Formats: sequence, structure tokens, C-alpha cells
Amino acid sequence: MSRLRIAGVTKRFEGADGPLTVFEDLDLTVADGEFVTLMGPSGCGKTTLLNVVAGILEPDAGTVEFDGQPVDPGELPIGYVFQEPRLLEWRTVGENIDFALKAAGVGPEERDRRIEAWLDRVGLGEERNSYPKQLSGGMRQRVGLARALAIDPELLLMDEPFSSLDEVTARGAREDLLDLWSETGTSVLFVTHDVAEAVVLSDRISLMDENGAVFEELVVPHGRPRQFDDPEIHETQAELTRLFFEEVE
Ligand SMILES: Nc1ncnc2c1ncn2[C@@H]1O[C@H](COP(=O)(O)OP(=O)(O)OP(=O)(O)O)[C@@H](O)[C@H]1O
Repeated sequence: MSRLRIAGVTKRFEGADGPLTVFEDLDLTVADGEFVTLMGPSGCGKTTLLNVVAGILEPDAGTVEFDGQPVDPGELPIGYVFQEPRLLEWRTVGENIDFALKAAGVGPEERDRRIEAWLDRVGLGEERNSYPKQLSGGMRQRVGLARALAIDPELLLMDEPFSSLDEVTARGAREDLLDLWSETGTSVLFVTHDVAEAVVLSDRISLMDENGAVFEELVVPHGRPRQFDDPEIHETQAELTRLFFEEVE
């Protein structure tokens, strides 16, 4: 059953050259514990859609429901991992996570427990009192992931979270994400431009065209764990690339 149901959603912006319709009458679902990835050309509206789901932006039409109820960001714990981790530079790593937990209404003792547990879980147990600028890009991104997961999200939104990392660090981060995802069973809506990443991570991939319309959905036909170098994975990547360029070029 779908947990997240985006139905008939339209979003317009007032652009410099008049109104801009980013997407219109868009439908998308994410089932319980499913990992769904959204791919599409730059500017087609992927971040805008995540922001609508998160309640940061109001849609002009349509509904976003979770478990059959309209999404209320004050009620539904949604973890959001951005391309850049957006850490508060003047607060320690632990305080950055504490800030999110406080906002989610978690009490002090439980906050302390979760900060400890999640920093350990992402391999940063020693860094609780460090400041973000003392960490590498990969470590900062892991703080962002710990912060998103610490609130025990029902839904995890991820916007190109590994695109600023070098490939070796990104592979480690993707493995960590898959481990955490399988442990927590969270439903994930993920955005990437990286075809290989999409195939290795996702249960299902939705392709958007430059007009913000979903024109294809690919169910990834492989069990887990998956290896980047597996020839079958390469075949699916090639198919995804073909589907994408046939439509978008
Ligand atoms: N607040 C805003 N006001 C006006 N236009 C906006 C606003 N936010 C986004 N847009 C426009 O909406 C369109 C979709 O932007 P969005 O960032 O969602 O695309 P995207 O698919 O995430 O792109 P990318 O892959 O480059 O991150 C773009 O044309 C963008 O310029």
C-alpha cells in the first residue's frame, strides 16, 4: 500500500518572464519501506517537488497525503537530506542534531541518547563536540544523514545527497544509507542525476521530462545487495540511460 501519495499536484512560480508552471497534475507514490528515485533534467522541478512534499512549498493544486492524511509537517516526522548538509557552523555536531530533535519535540534525555546512537551509527561517535568546519565533506554529509534519521522519520527525502562527494566517499555513503534504510524500513524519495546510483539504490525509478511530467517508471529488477560492477546492473543502467535520452533529447 502507498504511504506517500502525490495526486494531481501542480506548482507554479512567478518568474521574471511571467508565471512558470514547474509541473502540472503530477502523480507519484511511495509504498511502505520503498526506495523511489526521481530523475530528470536540471530545472524540471525535482527539488520543488520534494519541497512540496515536505510542506516547505504549497502546491497550487492537488494533494500530498501520507497514510491517507494530508501531510502536516508539524505532525509527520519527515527527514530531509540536502545536497549540501546545511549544518549550523557555530554549533557542534551534537548540537546540530539536538536542534532538529528539539524542533521535533523530543525530550532532553531521549535527545541525548539519540545523538549518541546516531553519531555512532554513522561512524562519527568521536565527533559530537567537533564543529562542522573541522570535518571533511563526507563526514559533514553523514552528520546531515544522522540528523535526518535521528527524528525517526516516517519519510526520508533526499536531494542529490552524494553529488558533492568524491566517488570513493560516495560509494561508502551509499552503502551506509542502504544499511540504515534496511534497518529502519523508512520510505525514501530520492533525487539524483547519477544513473548508476539510481539503479544500485532504488526499488523504482521515475523519470521526469523537462516539462516536469513523469513519462516513465522503471522497477529495478534486481535483488539486494547490488554491486556497482555487476554486469546486470550495467544493463539496467544502459536501459535507463536509453529511456531517458530517447525522451529528453
Ligand atoms: N522560488 C522560486 N521562484 C521562482 N522560480 C523558481 C523558484 N524555485 C525554483 N524555481 C524554478 O522552478 C524550476 C524548477 O526548479 P527545481 O530547483 O525544482 O529544479 P530541479 O529539477 O531540482 O533542478 P536541478 O536538477 O538543477 O537541481 C526552475 O526553472 C527554477 O528556476
